Parts: sequence; structure tokens; C-alpha cells
Amino acid sequence: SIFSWMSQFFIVLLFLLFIALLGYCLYVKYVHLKYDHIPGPPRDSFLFGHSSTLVEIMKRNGVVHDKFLEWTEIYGPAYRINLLHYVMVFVACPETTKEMLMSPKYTKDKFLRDKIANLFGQRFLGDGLVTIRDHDKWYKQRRIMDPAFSSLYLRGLMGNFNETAEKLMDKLSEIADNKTTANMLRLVNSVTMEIIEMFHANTQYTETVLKPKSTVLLSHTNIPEEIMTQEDEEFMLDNFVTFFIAGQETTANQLGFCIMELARHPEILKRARKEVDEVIGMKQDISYDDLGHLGYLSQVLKETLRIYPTAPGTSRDLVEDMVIGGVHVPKGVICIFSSYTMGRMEKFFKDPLKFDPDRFHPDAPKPYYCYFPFALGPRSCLGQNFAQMEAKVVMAKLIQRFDFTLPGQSFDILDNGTLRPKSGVVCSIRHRS
Ligand code: HEM
Repeated sequence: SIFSWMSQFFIVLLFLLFIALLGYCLYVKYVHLKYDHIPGPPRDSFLFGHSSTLVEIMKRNGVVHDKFLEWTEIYGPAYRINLLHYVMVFVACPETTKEMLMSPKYTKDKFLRDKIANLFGQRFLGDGLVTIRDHDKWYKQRRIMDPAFSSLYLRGLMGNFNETAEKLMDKLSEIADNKTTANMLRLVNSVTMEIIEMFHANTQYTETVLKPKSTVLLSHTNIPEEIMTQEDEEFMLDNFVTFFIAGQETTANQLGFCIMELARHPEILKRARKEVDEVIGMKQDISYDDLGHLGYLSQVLKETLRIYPTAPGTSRDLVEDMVIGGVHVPKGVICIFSSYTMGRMEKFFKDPLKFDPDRFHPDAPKPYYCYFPFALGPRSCLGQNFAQMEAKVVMAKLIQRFDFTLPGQSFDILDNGTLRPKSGVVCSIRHRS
């Protein structure tokens, strides 16, 4: 009858599923055998590895990176975590960081980008420049984008940076007059949002990037006209989205943390203010050359990203066996590089939780592959200079005109993939006396 036929069918199906599951479990076991010599915390479960510890931290709005830091301190510069048949190795070894990030051989890993993007951050959705993995395709596109971030173009954006930051100053002026408080994180978010919109609308940029046959483009990149295709243009449109995600919040969050730390450290604020007064004085418009003279403010911004790297790390596929920090790591794992972890290790930065911009004094030794808030090497941040110019203009104007204090709030981090100040940095604002 049809019933016995169906029950037979289900029995066979169940049997096949059982075999498939068994096969998969054996494969997971094989993966464990292959990589378990790499030190690491005990697994929560055979199949799901360490994920329940991490999910639990995320559920209570904790910072997973603090767990990664703790594990690095316990298990050393190459430790392992598992999820299903995937193995991730967290690297806190400067030599390996140098070797893997500086070479195009180690491509961005597929797994983290495709499958659990939410676990480690959702900032790099889409098929834009951040997420593309194929080296040749990426290289071609990056060469097309580069001129839009050249110092020539960035110089031309100073007017926009000033104008947008000026709007924030108007709002702050009103807040100071009314003696109310300001959610600084929200306010700087509207600045970075407006700037990135402006950047997209900017005709020079549109011409450079979207009109492939423009002479500007060709002279800057030496790309023969005929290799620009319809597909390239679509790709560039994807990058609009990417730039929003990669560039807007990361910069706003950096500004938020920076304001938070300056409000917390009046002596550092005082030093930054002295420099701003010397370089800019009472001037309203900040010039490109002024930015070059704001050395201490640059140090403050760098130190902000050491403790609070708003895009905390990056990852690569290990395509060949390697010895990392004395541990033999067979190829096939995903290597995770965390500027958050390395930036907070006593081994690399003495008294790591102390906010001290002098670590980045021009005479101080440069951090050796243990500080990379914009990643490193060929896949490093394209918007780094853009972001730091923007941040400097906003900070310089703020310091020039206002006093700000934090009336009793937390300094906690909210980890949403990108890191941001949990409290929103609510400040009392006064006109400078
Ligand atoms: C403080 C602000 C910023 C921080 C901390 C930051 C950080 C980073 C990091 C860590 C990466 C590497 C990502 C990865 O390996 O997956 C990256 C890539 C990238 N960022 Fe930024 N970023 C910032 C601002 C910006 C801005 C303002 C833009 C654009 C206007 C931008 C555009 C990009 C692009 C296009 C890439 C991909 C580069 C490539 O792979 O060729 N970023 N950024």
C-alpha cells in the first residue's frame, strides 16, 4: 500500500540522514585530531565548538573581544577555537601579522565574510571593495578607486569637511546656550553621515569613479579604456554601500571615544587645545596644511584607536602550513588578527589601559605589527586619510570652541561588530571661557 511504501521511504531517508550525520561527525573528529595540538580553551560542545561561550557574551551585550584577549593571555600568541568543522586561530604574533597581512597570498577568508558576518560584525556586507576576495579583481578595482582618495582629491574636500563640521558647532553652540546636554555620539554620527553623502554626490568623485572613460581616471590609473566593463560599473555602485558601512560609523565611533577620553583627561585636552590655539587660533576655516601641524591631535586620535579600534580586526585564510609563535599550524584554518587584542597587551604596550598619546610621539619607537586599526598591507583601509582628516577637522573645531565634561556615565564599549561608546558620550557643553 501507499502507507508502507511511504514508511519505507522515510526509513531509508532517516538512514541516509543518519549516515550523512555520522560522516560529518567523523569529519569534525578528523579536524579536531588535525588541529587540537594548537592550544585553546576547552570546547563547549563537540559540534558547535566554542560558540556557546561567545553567543552567551553577545546575549548579555558583552564585548567578545575581551574574551579573545583573555584567551590570548592564557593560551598564547596562536590559540584555536572551533565551530563545526571550521578552525580559527587567533594570532597575536607581530612576525606572523606582518607576513600574512602584508602579502596578497593570504586572501580574506570566505567563512567569516559569508556565513557568520553577524557574529564578528555586519559592517562589511555586500560585494564591494571590502569583501571581494579574488586578488586580481580586487586589484583592478582598487586602482580605479585610489584616485578618489589621493591627497589631491582629499585636499579638495577640505571645504566640505569644514562646512559640515561647522553645522555641528552651530548645534553645540545652541546646546551650550541652553545649558542642556549633548549626546555626542549621535551628533558626530550625523556629521560623518553627511560627509559620506557629500563624498558620493561629489562630482569629481563621480566623474573619476563612475565615468570610466574620463581622462582624469585614465591619467591617474593607466587602466586601458577597453578593460572597463559594465560589470565594473556595477561593482562601483556596490561600493557606494560599502563606503557607507565601512566609513561612516567607524569614524563617528572613533570621534565618540576620542571625546570621551579627552573629557576624562583634562591635562591631555589642555595640551591638545594649546596646539589647536597655536595652529588655528580664532580662524574658522581649517586648511589642509593646518592639519599637518596638528601633530599632538593626531597622536590623540591614534591612541584612541589603540584602545578602541572601532573596526577591531581582520581575517585571512591560511593557505600553507606555518609556524606561528612556536606552534605548527597546518593550512586550512582562518587566521584572526585583532588590533583590539594586541593593542591591549602589556607585552606590546606598557600599562595598556592608560590613555597616553605620547606613545605615538614621533620620537617614540613605532609599534611593530601590533597596532593596525586600519588593517595593514594591500587590503588596508582605503579611507584612512579621509577618515583622519575628517576626524581632525571635527576635533579641532570642538576643542577650539567648547569645554565638555561627562557628568557621571559609563566608559563601556558596545560591541556591534564595530565598537562604539555604550553611553553615547553625553556631555555638558560650555562655550570656552
Ligand atoms: C576611523 C575610521 C575607519 C576605520 C577604523 C577603518 C578601518 C578599516 C579596516 C580595519 C579595514 C580592513 C577591513 C577588513 O580587513 O575586513 C578597512 C577597509 C576599508 N575601508 Fe576603512 N576604516 C575607517 C574609515 C573608512 C572610510 C571613511 C572609508 C571610505 C570613505 C573607508 C573605506 C574602506 C574600504 C574601501 C576598505 C576596503 C579596502 C580594500 O580591501 O581594498 N574606511 N577599514
